[in-house]
Amino acid sequence: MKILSVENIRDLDAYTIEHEPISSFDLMERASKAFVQWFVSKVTSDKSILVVAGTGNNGGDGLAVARMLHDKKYQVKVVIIGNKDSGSDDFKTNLKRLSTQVFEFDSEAKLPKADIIIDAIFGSGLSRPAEGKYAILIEQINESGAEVASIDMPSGLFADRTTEGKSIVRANATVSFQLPKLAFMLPETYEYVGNWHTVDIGLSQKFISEQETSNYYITASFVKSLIKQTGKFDHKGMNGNALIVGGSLGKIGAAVLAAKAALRSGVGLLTVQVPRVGNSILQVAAPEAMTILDDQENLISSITSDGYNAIAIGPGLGTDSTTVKALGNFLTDYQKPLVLDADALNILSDNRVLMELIPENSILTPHPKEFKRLLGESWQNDFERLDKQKELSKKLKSIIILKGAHSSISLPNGEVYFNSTGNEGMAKGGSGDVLTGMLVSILGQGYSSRDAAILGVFLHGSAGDFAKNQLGSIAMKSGDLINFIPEAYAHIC
Ligand SMILES: NC(=O)C1=CN([C@@H]2O[C@H](COP(=O)(O)OP(=O)(O)OC[C@H]3O[C@@H](n4cnc5c(N)ncnc54)[C@H](OP(=O)(O)O)[C@@H]3O)[C@@H](O)[C@H]2O)[C@@H](O)CC1
Ligand SMILES: Nc1ncnc2c1ncn2[C@@H]1O[C@H](COP(=O)(O)OP(=O)(O)O)[C@@H](O)[C@H]1O
Ligand SMILES: [K+]
Repeated sequence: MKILSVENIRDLDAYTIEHEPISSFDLMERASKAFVQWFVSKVTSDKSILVVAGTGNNGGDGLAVARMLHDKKYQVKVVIIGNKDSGSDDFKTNLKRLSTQVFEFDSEAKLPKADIIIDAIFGSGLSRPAEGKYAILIEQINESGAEVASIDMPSGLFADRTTEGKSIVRANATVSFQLPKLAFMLPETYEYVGNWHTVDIGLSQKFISEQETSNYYITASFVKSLIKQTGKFDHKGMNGNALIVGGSLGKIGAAVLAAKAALRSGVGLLTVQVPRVGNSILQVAAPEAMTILDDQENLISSITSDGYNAIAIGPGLGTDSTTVKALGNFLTDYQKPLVLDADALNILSDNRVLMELIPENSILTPHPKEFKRLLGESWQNDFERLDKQKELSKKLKSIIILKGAHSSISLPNGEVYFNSTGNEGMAKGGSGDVLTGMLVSILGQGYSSRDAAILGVFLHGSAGDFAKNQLGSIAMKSGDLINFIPEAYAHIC
């Protein structure tokens, strides 16, 4: 699913009106109806509702929503901010059609009390940070104690660039029209956007397909289209031969988690290279995997490279100087795409000359702290972080998976894919090791690095969602993700 800029969204709106064709008023009706359909599925009609509307088209949506909820017997009050006479045409038409009580915002008075506030002050037309009476109103909404549902955008938040200042509605939920906005993908906006949803309002698919963008939101149907079909006469040689290099004294578990996840993700043969101390642990925990033992008892001192379709290095690896040397020697000779995670990334950050040896099309999987180390600098805000991620991907000619909620997958060509699966129950030690195992397994099966990254990240999050469903986000642990990989595959296939 494409993530479009505000400018593109405006053009999409205009194109749909001209080519469907549909009047702008009827399109607003359709959008408002879609919001109301979502709203009534969440909120019962005994709740009191306050719609807070600006005078642009977002406000117009708010007024139409107020009318529709009133017709459905909800108790609705409306507060308007701004000059009604200079409102948009569709705002004015909707105001005429409204039969509920309408108040004008008075910054000296308190907002009428309500269980739920519907925020329709600004949407994608926000042109500058909210100030003055708008800031006062937004503060009153945030301090009202009511639950807040925003139409299209939390008012005061820019959709596709960073918002200076803090006069932004803090919504519990945001219902966005047709496509998600870039701001929804970034952690610093979560406190404003809350849980977001998109509703289909029939905007032109033709226009959307013709728009250029570098940002995408991963959908299940897209992931499904990437999955290769399996065949009756497949043999294990066709499903790849992968190697995981990792583990050190006290961190063999990381290699075990990666190995088990790899085995559940379809690879034909799996070998794990561990220090000697890890041998029995691995052979017992994952008997389907073969082990190669390092000369050293407690750490990795050399990395083998012969005959594998895909190699992952990092889980539990440690950063001992002997291991640093081993990684350096390995990278000097090896040229196929790698999966690099955890301590492999930390070693690269501390020994920056090695970064030039990363093979093209490798997949690097930093969490935000590892990413900061890898980058060697910080960022002012999440939009800048995203730009820096894109730049680093281009520079390294590799894929970077910046992990978190909506993990972002940046490609060397500048495209970024944001993940749509996963949940806070995955924020536990070892979840990243599971992802690394899945990635090397998928890469080993002959998928391109791009497809392996998208498939792996999506299925990993999906396994997390099944785990949360069954176990709850508190009790689930990273090892549980592995048990739900089959459900993640079954769901998509
Ligand atoms: N996209 C679609 O397909 C569809 C879109 N629809 C809806 O339209 C919404 C976009 O509507 P919109 O373009 O009228 O802009 P909106 O967000 O109402 O605000 C603009 C007004 O606010 C003003 N203003 C801005 N910043 C300000 C500030 N800081 N402080 C004070 N004023 C400020 C600005 O004034 P100006 O910048 O001109 O000075 C202007 O008057 C969209 O989010 C969705 O809800 C659906 O109905 C149908 C399908
Ligand atoms: N709040 C969240 N929502 C969705 N996914 C999450 C969330 N928190 C963590 N994850 C996922 O869990 C994994 C954590 O990886 P990482 O931090 O490397 O863990 P570890 O190093 O302990 O293995 C990542 O894939 C990340 O995307
Ligand atoms: K809004």
